[in-house]
Amino acid sequence: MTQSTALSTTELAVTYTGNREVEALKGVSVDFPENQLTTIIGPSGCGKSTLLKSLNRLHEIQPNVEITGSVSLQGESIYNTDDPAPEIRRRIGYVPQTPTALPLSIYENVAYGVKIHGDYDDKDDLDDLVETYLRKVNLWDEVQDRLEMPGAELSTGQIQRLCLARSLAVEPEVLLCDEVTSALDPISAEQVEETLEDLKAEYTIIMVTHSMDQAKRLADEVVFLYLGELIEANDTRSFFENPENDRTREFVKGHTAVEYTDSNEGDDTDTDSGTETIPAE
Ligand SMILES: Nc1ncnc2c1ncn2[C@@H]1O[C@H](COP(=O)(O)OP(=O)(O)OP(=O)(O)O)[C@@H](O)[C@H]1O
Repeated sequence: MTQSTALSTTELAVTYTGNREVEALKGVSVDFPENQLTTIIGPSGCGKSTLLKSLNRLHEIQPNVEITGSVSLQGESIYNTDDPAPEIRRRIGYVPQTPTALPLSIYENVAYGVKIHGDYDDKDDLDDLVETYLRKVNLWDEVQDRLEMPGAELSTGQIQRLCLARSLAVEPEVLLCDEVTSALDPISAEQVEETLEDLKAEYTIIMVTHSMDQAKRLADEVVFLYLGELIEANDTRSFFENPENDRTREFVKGHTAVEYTDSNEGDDTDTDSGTETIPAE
């Protein structure tokens, strides 16, 4: 069966043009399959975050960045379009590394983007949406009796799940996650991983991680970057068990702590997880 593509890049190149010019991405062409979880991995500084931010035009909020090539969502360019950037970012949500609650109640944190976009009928409808998305991220049982409490008073792991709920509530087609477990304690990281595991059948998720073990546990597909270039993109089993590229083989060999398993049962969750969140627009 051919897997359909949700998001793709063609010859995507990103250069930072500040004091020191850095070619962070050099002509990356890659397809991200629909309703799969793809991890982007590679050594520090190889361009993982740059690639992720290019996928929903986040670079536009910072100066001195040049982008060439294209990024397409469902076959249509997200750069060469009349759609405003906030609408693109609604369709392609972004969950950053450090979990940050908005200075609002738990309820309002989830309702925030929905209210801005006006995608609800009345208060009952909004209540239902808030419950639906808190349930989706496995947080409802923990917060249902204190929805008016400030979101910032939750634990870091709960805030990360709250951030996921806020991103999902505006019904994105793709969710970009930048090391969303790296700032969390092991138990919270495991809970967020479980949530991502539940979500990945329903959403296209693209996740940067530093953890090979997390990639093995969670990913359907792996994209490996090295010095701004795409070295290999493959399904997770092939990537770890039968890499096509020598550089991938070397990289994987350096991270062989956990064998890849189909079920991924019984693996310990990494402690190298962390995270932040940008308000839905
Ligand atoms: N705003 C910026 N201005 C100048 N150079 C930048 C900027 N952001 C990133 N870079 C450079 O671009 C390259 C890629 O950075 P990027 O953050 O995308 O890598 P990464 O793989 O995500 O790194 P890490 O794993 O350490 O988070 C690095 O050389 C980095 O120093």
